[in-house]
Amino acid sequence: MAVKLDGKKLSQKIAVQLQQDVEKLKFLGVTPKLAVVLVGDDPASQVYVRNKRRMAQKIGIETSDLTLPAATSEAELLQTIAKLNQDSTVHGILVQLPLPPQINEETIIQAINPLKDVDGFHPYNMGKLFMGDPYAIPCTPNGIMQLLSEYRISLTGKKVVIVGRSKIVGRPLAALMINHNATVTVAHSYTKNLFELTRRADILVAAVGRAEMFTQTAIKSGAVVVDVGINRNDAGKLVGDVDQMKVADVASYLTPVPGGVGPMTIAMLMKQTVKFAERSVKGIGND
Ligand SMILES: NC(=O)C1=CN([C@@H]2O[C@H](COP(=O)(O)OP(=O)(O)OC[C@H]3O[C@@H](n4cnc5c(N)ncnc54)[C@H](OP(=O)(O)O)[C@@H]3O)[C@@H](O)[C@H]2O)C=CC1
Ligand SMILES: Nc1nc(=O)c2c([nH]1)NC[C@@H]1CN(c3ccc(C(=O)N[C@@H](CCC(=O)O)C(=O)O)cc3)C=[N+]21
Repeated sequence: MAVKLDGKKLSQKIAVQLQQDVEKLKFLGVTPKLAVVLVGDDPASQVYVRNKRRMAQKIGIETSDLTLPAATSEAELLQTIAKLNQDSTVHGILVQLPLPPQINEETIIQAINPLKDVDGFHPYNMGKLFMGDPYAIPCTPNGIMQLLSEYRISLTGKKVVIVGRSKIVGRPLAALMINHNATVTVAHSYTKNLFELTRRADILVAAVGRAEMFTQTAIKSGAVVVDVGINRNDAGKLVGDVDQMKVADVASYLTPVPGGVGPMTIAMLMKQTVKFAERSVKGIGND
């Protein structure tokens, strides 16, 4: 039976540490502030926004949630971002993805001041990450790394297979894992004989967005399995990309859904915001 990689528990531990860091900052007269921009009403994004708000409140981070209508133009969104870039009380800016089709994602990401880019998606930050010298690390990949480290799972020399090549998960995670001496293969929808590949992985990361597509036949006995997927199954229940019941019998470690990668993503977002606020105090970050 696989050991559960408990992201909920670790995220709560991180929240306690962050509470103390925020108290120190407040003593110095700075309250970390995160601005979240949501365009439209993507249901997954709404869940994320709600959970973020809750954890920020607990830690003492100020949040400002800007919800814009689905018909917002690219120019209007650019104006909103320009204001947040200029606002010296705002330390972190996050624009929720996906954006509606009339808005070009790359244009928006590039408009965010890289020093306030809590997601780490700006080309400057992605470039730094791929060069092995990150400034801001994307939250979901960072959360996965912290979770593996908490359970003393080393990456050095391991064969890792990441399924999914998105900018939120697959690509930045590949960079981080390379930086930590893993041998990384990134699979996607054009990959041939996918399960033959995944069966060779010491560590498998499933980040596809297809309910329970990985069963025990896709996994090597004793592998570490990280389930990033957040999907609703036919019964409306929240499930991952991994068939948890079946895979728990063959894996050595497994992240649950919910309670695995999701809470870690939020914890890393909070951590990044606090870090940016600290950098602004030291004068090397924002202003
Ligand atoms: N827990 C958390 O904190 C987070 C969870 N998520 C969840 O993770 C999942 C993935 O998210 P995201 O990365 O944004 O998704 P995207 O839709 O951006 O990317 C999905 C990736 O999976 C690949 N893919 C699709 N179908 C297959 C297939 N049959 N075989 C192999 N590869 C396939 C796609 O390939 P191609 O590139 O060729 O199209 C693509 O690279 C979603 O369920 C999302 O909700 C996302 C972010 C954070
Ligand atoms: N710019 C941007 N950055 C992102 O990081 C980003 C994004 N856009 N768009 C949407 C995806 C999705 N995502 C999630 C984060 C946390 C949970 C989460 O909190 N999950 C919990 C709770 C689920 C629940 O409440 O039922 C869990 O898995 O336990 C889910 C999904 C971040 N994303």
